[in-house]
Amino acid sequence: MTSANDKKTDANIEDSQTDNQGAEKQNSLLSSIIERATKSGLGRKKLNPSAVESAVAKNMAEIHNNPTKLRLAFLGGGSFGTAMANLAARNGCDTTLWVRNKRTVKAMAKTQTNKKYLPGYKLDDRLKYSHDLQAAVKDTDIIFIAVPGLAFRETLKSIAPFISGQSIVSLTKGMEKDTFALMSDIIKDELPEVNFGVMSGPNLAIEIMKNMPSATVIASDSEPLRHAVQAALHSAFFRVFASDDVRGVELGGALKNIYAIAMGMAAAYEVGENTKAMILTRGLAEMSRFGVHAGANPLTFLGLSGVGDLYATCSSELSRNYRIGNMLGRGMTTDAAVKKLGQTAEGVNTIQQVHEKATKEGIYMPITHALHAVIYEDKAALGVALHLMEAGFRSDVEFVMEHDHSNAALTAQMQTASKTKHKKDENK
Ligand SMILES: NC(=O)C1=CN([C@@H]2O[C@H](COP(=O)(O)OP(=O)(O)OC[C@H]3O[C@@H](n4cnc5c(N)ncnc54)[C@H](O)[C@@H]3O)[C@@H](O)[C@H]2O)C=CC1
Ligand SMILES: O=C(CO)COP(=O)(O)O
Repeated sequence: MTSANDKKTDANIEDSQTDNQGAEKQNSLLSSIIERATKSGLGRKKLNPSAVESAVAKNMAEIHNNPTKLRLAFLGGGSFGTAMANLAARNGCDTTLWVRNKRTVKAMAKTQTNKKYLPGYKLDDRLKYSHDLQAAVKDTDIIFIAVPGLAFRETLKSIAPFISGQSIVSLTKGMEKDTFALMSDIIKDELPEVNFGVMSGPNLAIEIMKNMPSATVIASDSEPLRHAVQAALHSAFFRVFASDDVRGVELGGALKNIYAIAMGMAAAYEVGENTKAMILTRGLAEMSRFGVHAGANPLTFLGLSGVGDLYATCSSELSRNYRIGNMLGRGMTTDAAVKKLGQTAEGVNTIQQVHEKATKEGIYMPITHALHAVIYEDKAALGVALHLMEAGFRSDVEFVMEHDHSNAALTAQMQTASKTKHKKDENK
């Protein structure tokens, strides 16, 4: 049971944006679910997904009976587009999931499941399906896009003729090939008048389908859009936080895929916890260094879309990027690993884009360069990893202590000394 004091504490830790009527409803919703779960014994045992599901559905119906019904389209019938569309439909929003393949649409409507990407998970029966793009996006309030990064521009071009005031939210965590454009850049390019946002966070689709509590971040310059996305998707099991650092939130989602690949690879070598912690935190250092260079706020990387998503994808085999890294670590070629995965793993392309950008602009990204050497230069993973350990002295958190240039000078001296020693050893 939740006491009045507990409720007060809960309310105190809510951020100011959720400190409104909606937040109170959410709090009482959560309390009532916990109360019911405790009464029925669910609190002591493993959660029973169908009992939880019906509790959520009942309460969500209450919340969403009054506010204006949001009309939403989700483009992309992979695991994430489907999981998010399902959340919105379950929250009572008028939701259509657009999938490009007519046969898939028919099968989804008939079975109310996404057999290929989320097999075994029943979708909300209010969710609508369409393969007609115009019909799916016309007369909607928000269009969420969850196609792979490489298909994002063509998707925007296809919906451009049907845009008449809808907002766009990117769910994609990729980068365009060769242009280094993020999805928000592509939106600004293709649809400069449109109000937009990006959503990113530790959101493994299967866990969301299982009602495992999760949180995400909607970043936009538009406050009404941030609120609308919170209203559409926020629930007792899915919290939607807000940010105005579009660059930082979007880069967090795209860059963490690089380090998930590194971690999957490291796991193949059965590394210890110290090594994992080192990869995670040095990965975070690279992400924030790159982010600052691209105009992001470094503190954003401490949030859900930065360290949160980095942690989730670096510790789970549910992450496709992690799985790609693991297969590479076991000696598979990149082509074979990508084929075996059969789903989107944005990190493979992101490594190439970030490697090129960092090389061109002199940004220090040793883990990214090392992965590039393995994936695109055919170097052996173990040798590359060992070489990484030979890098010179660096500061820990750069935004606390400026990188000390005397370290750089000392490192150069040490490297010369080490090379001379190697040469001497070879000549012995
Ligand atoms: N799966 C997850 O847990 C999460 C994925 N994301 C991001 O969401 C984006 C989509 O990922 P997933 O749904 O997981 O991918 P997925 O591999 O499960 O599915 C991709 C979907 O996009 C469709 N597609 C591909 N090219 C297309 C095109 N040209 N036009 C229309 N549809 C096209 C495919 O048919 C498929 O339905 C990625 O950027 C990913 O990083 C973000 C958060 C979580
Ligand atoms: O971004 C994700 C979870 O937040 C999904 O990660 P993968 O694309 O590696 O599966």
